[in-house]
Amino acid sequence: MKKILSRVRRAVDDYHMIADGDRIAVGVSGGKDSLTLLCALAGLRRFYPNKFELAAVSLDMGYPGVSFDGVKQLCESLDVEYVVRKTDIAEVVFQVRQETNPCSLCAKMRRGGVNDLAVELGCNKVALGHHNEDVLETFFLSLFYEGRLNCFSPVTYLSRRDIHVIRPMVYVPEGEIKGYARRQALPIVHNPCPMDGHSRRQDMKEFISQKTKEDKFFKTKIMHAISTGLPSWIRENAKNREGEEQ
Ligand SMILES: Nc1ncnc2c1ncn2[C@@H]1O[C@H](COP(=O)(O)OP(=O)(O)OP(=O)(O)O)[C@@H](O)[C@H]1O
Repeated sequence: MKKILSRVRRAVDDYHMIADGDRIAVGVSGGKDSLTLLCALAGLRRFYPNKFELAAVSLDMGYPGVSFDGVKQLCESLDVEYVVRKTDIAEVVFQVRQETNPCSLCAKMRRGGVNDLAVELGCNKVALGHHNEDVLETFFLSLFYEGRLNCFSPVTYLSRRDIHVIRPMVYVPEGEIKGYARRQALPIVHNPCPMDGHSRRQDMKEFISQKTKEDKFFKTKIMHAISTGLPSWIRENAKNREGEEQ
């Protein structure tokens, strides 16, 4: 956790993610990324100069047989308030709307649900578990499929709900998260999503992995391009920037 924590702290500092008195809702899907984020922020809370509170929120997507009991126990051991909300997102996406691109609607509904829950719990920030490879994959998805230089930002202000979305793990490589989740035996919630592993994102994962085999500095170079080239990632600009997401 030391390595992950130091990368999280660097991102939090670089992008002024946490201010004194913040109350932060961590979006916990039950996957390795958001569980690791929860542990990292609970660790940071102990020594970070700006004092902040944490809550954890999970949206139950409505798949049968999914249990968040292990996450509940983890939250108790970390002394973090935890709320699970039942939703019918899976049914809406796959049965009612029969979406051809279900991932985009699903992500939109999840983001909206997590943000609403955060506001209900009196939080002024929402933390999401996007890691370094998520940044790169999203960048290439935009480039290859939309013809745009774009990626989510480390910090986004949602004016409609008056909350900030922060992504403290943007510097953390997925491999470190996998290792941590395995060593700590984090209570991973099985994701029964039928799209898992079949999305365009998976293609980008494979593309990046191939490029990294050819050039071990590939990811570093692309991260450099993102953090010095995309307006919302340039640190001086990022400080007080206002963005808009769903
Ligand atoms: N059902 C959910 N409830 C609460 N937060 C969620 C939920 N789904 C996603 N999130 C939040 O949004 C982030 C990005 O979602 P995404 O589906 O890309 O997750 P992921 O990359 O598979 O990460 P994880 O390993 O945490 O599932 C997650 O890391 C988490 O913080």
